[in-house]
Amino acid sequence: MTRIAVTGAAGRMGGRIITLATESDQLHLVGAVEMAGHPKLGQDAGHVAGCGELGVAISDSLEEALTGADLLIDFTFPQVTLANAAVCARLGKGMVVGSTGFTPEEREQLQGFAEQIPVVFAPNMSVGVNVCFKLLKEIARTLGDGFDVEIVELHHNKKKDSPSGTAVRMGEIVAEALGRDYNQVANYHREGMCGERTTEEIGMQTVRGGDIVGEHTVYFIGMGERIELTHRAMNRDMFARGAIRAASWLGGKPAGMYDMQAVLGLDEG
Ligand SMILES: NC(=O)C1=CN([C@@H]2O[C@H](COP(=O)(O)OP(=O)(O)OC[C@H]3O[C@@H](n4cnc5c(N)ncnc54)[C@H](O)[C@@H]3O)[C@@H](O)[C@H]2O)C=CC1
Ligand SMILES: O=C(O)C1=N[C@H](C(=O)O)C[C@H](O)C1
Repeated sequence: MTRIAVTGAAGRMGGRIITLATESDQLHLVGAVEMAGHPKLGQDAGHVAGCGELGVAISDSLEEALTGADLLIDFTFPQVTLANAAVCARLGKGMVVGSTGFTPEEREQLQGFAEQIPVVFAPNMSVGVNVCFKLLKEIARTLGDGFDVEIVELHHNKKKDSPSGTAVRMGEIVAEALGRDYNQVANYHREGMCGERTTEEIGMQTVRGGDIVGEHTVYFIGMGERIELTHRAMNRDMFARGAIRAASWLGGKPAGMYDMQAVLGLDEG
């Protein structure tokens, strides 16, 4: 049994992780954290998540919530995650990190903490998206340079980071498979007389609105034909189940940075 604490306990993802963890026979919730001043502080995490009383009050103290926990599941925001990683590293607790929107410098900081503790870090914990990651590598390698690559993602109007962490990872995978530097070829903006499309660039388009959970399409556009690889999330449960699977998998692993490909065994072969 892996004992977990959850940060962002009153958030969209925190609530689903807490609810679905109660259905897991491998995880046990012992701590729940929200930001200082949050109106749900002191309330039962299960009540807030809508799954009934769990006997775990939401606290603003991560140290307190980690007492008796083996690891932390963190779906918050990069700066919060990094502050939490410092606490986890000091206390020797592992982490499952789903937060997105990290700058390259922030990613490096997280990598530094992963030298001290085991961390699963993935912008998308669904099985489907991770299979898409694997397929994308294969498609890009097989097609080579003759197809223009464009990525379009759609999310709800509360999302703070753009493009999504998943879209960025998709771009990175395709760029790497084609021998390109993602940071050089990603094109986030076209406006006015910006000229013809280059063959190298990977266009990234973002749509925000309503309650869209998350949709990603990668277009490989050739002459007279195109391939579209689309993943649509219907709700947040498969992200939460992925986080739960990652937490169960992480127990006993040595310090290091792991991704969902490793958790799901998709990095083999
Ligand atoms: N990796 C994946 O599979 C997925 C990742 N995400 C990412 O997870 C993150 C959270 O997404 P949502 O749950 O939709 O956002 P949200 O805004 O609903 O939840 C974030 C929660 O973190 C809390 N928070 C802020 N500061 C805190 C602190 N210092 N300590 C504890 N809690 C704090 C907020 O009060 C809020 O309740 C985003 O970065 C999003 O992109 C979302 C879905 C899937
Ligand atoms: O903020 C969200 O909601 C989501 N964020 C992740 C991302 O940025 O890729 C994953 C998912 O698409 C939902």
